[in-house]
This record gives sequence, C-alpha cells and structure tokens, in this order.
Amino acid sequence: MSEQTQSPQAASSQPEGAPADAGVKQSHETIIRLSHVTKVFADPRTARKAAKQGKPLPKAVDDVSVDIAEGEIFGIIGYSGAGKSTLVRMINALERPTSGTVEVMGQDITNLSEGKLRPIRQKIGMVFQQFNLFESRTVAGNIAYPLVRDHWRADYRDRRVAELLEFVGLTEHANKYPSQLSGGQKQRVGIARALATHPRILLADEATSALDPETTKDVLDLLRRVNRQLSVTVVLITHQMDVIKRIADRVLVMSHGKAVEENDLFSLFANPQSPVTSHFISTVLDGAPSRETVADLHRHYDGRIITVVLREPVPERGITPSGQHISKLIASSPVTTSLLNGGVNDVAGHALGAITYEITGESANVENFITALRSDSDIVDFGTASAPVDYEKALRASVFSNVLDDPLASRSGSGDAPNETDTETSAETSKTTDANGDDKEAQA
Ligand SMILES: Nc1ncnc2c1ncn2[C@@H]1O[C@H](COP(=O)(O)OP(=O)(O)OP(=O)(O)O)[C@@H](O)[C@H]1O
Repeated sequence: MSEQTQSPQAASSQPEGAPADAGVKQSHETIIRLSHVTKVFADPRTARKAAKQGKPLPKAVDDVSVDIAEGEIFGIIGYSGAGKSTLVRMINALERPTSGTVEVMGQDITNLSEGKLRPIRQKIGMVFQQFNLFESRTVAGNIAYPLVRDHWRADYRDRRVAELLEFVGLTEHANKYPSQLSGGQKQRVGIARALATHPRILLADEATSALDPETTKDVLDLLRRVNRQLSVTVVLITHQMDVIKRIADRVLVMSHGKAVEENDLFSLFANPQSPVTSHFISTVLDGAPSRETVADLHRHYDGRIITVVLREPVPERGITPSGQHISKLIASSPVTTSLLNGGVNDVAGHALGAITYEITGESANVENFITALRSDSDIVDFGTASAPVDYEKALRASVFSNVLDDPLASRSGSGDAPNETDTETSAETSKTTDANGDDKEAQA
C-alpha cells in the first residue's frame, strides 16, 4: 500500500486537528465481548510437572465471560497471578484463548490470522508498567513510531505527533530521550504513542504501578481525559484498589483465573460479594476495625463499641442507606458517643465509609440507641470490655462477614496485593510475546 492517500489513519487525522473535547461517549454498546474464555499454558515443563503430580494443567484464565461497553473505563483488579494480563492480552490477540471466544468491535477475533488482525490491532492501543519506550528515539520519535510503521505521510505524521504531544503536555520535551524523562513523563509518552493511530480501545496493564502516588494521580487523570475527551474505551488492569477507585466506571475482580465479581464501581464498594473484593476494598476504605484494634479499644474504653456503616443510598442499584440519620439519633438520645476511628470516602460521587464509636450511658438507653440505629443502618456490635462480643461472631452477623473468609488477607497488611500464584500449580514459563507483537526493539 502506498502512503497517505490510501491510509485510513492518515485520512482520519487530516482536517480535525487535535481531537476535540468530545465529552463522554455513552453508547453502552458492547465493544469487547469475552465469552467463556479459558487459557491453559501447556508448555512442556509445566505439562510434565502437572502430569507427574497427577494434577490438571493450571488455567491462567478459567471460563471468564465479560462484556465491556464502548466508552467506559473498565477496571480489572486481582492479586498477582490472578490472570489479569492474560485476559487482557486476549483482547488484542497477543494471547489466544484455549477455549471460548473473543469479539472486538463486533468481530470474532478468536482465530483470526495475524494479517486480518492488523487493522483491528491498529484500533487497540496498549500501555505498560515499564513504559516500553525506545531508548534510542526521542519523545517525538517514540510517538511517531506506529505512524511510521503504518506508512503515514510525513506531514500528517508530524501534525499528529504535535497534537499528541500537546494532549499529553509534553510539547517542550519533544526532542528529549526517554532517559531524560521522569517516570510520569515516560508514561505520558507511552500513552501518546498508544493513541497515535486513533484507537477506539486503550489497554493499560499496570500503567501506574511503577509510579509514585502523585504521578499516579496525574497519569490517571490523563487516562480519564483519554476516555472522556477522546471517547476511547479504557481497559485498565491493576492490583491497586486506589487506582480502580479513582477512575473505573465498572470493575471485574479476578482470582485464580476466575471472574469472581463484576459490578459498577459504587455497587462493588458498597455491596462486595466476595472475600477478595472485600479485602481489596479494605485497602482503601475504612471498614470494620481489625481484631487487634477492637481488642485495643476494649482495653482503653469501657463503653459499647460499635461500627456503623455510612452509605448513601442508590435505589436504582439496590444500594440501601446506612448511617444516614446517625447525627440526629445521637443528638436526640440520652447516651454519650465518642468517635474512635473510621472515615467517609467519596466513591463514584457517593459517600461511603464506616465509623467506630464508643457508646456510654444507662444500659437501657444504650440498648434503645443501638436498636434504633440498627433499624435503618448496618452496624457491627463489638460489645463492651466487660461483655465483649466474639470478633468473628460480630463480623459474621454484619455486612463485613465475607472479610473473614479472605484467605489472603492476613498475608497482605498493606495496600499491596499478595501473589496468589501457587508455586505448586502455576505455569512457570515466562512470557515471551512482546508489547505489540512487533515492537522487538522496545525496552523490557
Ligand atoms: N506465557 C506464559 N506461559 C506460561 N505461564 C504463563 C504465561 N503467562 C502467564 N502465565 C501464568 O498464568 C498465570 C496468570 O498470569 P497473569 O500474568 O495473567 O496474571 P496477572 O494477574 O496479570 O498477574 P501479574 O500482575 O503478576 O502479571 C500465572 O500463573 C502466570 O505464571
């Protein structure tokens, strides 16, 4: 194919100039459909080991079905080894499912040849944790790379690179090399490069995991602009719930290759269904205090210790209110309350949190207060120092019950998710496919 005149990419970049602030595209049409996809990495070593142990081959992805709507930011969260990358790499056919089907932009790509995949891959950008920039090329050269590969005419290419540099805020760094940039700037280059050919989908694989919190925020803001202003569907993989909380519209939680839960952001946080989800939420939101904290509170406070969930209702999603009238109740009850810990967060524009109080007063008044509170709120009653409620029993009787079932929670005290890969059963061959299938020069 000769140059620009026959290049749809070149044609699409000509008159518009920098992509306009188009607002959110709310099509709700499915742009990515994964149907019962399973992936088994049957490399000889793993196969031999599994056979020797009489075990089935481990499934990196195990019967996952998910629809991603055009225009949304779809977050996929899971511990390390949960199968997130493998799942996402199926979307641009860097991995092929062992079974199941993958439809992208209305086309079944499950068994499509490399040649036929090419135009589809042009509409799917990808960014990586380690940026994967060409160290030997300038910022502008890195961004121009996909356009050179697609034979864009030089003047259209230059114009497109200038648009992208401006969009990601790196115009004055155009002639620098990656080694002269900060991590955040490198990721901006990675994003600009991924956007070069006007993709409809952007896959972001742990795009902020190598960045400090402030830079993470900037890059997430940029990804949101990519989504909202350019109407690009963003699929974002992370093990950090904070990243999900900041920008995802909908979320898939993965564990051991399986899709354990899928929901819109607020519903996921307000009504988690699985221990894994509850654990991730506990890394960013105040929930029930830990067993140690409760014991410590009982050591220091004689009164009744209760945790109240504060939750804004969202009736259309079946999210009921909790703790909405607590201030009024406290003001009108003959009890004394001390706020011990907890807080309220903004999740997808709704208030959500949990606050732990000490309640003191006549025992009948305390009972009445708790009964009134319980009538319209989710609470956990930890009892008093002299009559404590067993921690497990208290949580089991509350919305926090599934926190107790998280087998990995005790291994991960911090926001960092543990690795759930079982060394006995994991596939052990390292990944061999590179970034875009053809970016051999890219840095690891
Ligand atoms: N090319 C491959 N060959 C063999 N096994 C693989 C390959 N790629 C991934 N795996 C295995 O598949 C499982 C899922 O890996 P995957 O990278 O998809 O998980 P992840 O959730 O993205 O984790 P991480 O964030 O650590 O990359 C792991 O056990 C991993 O070792």
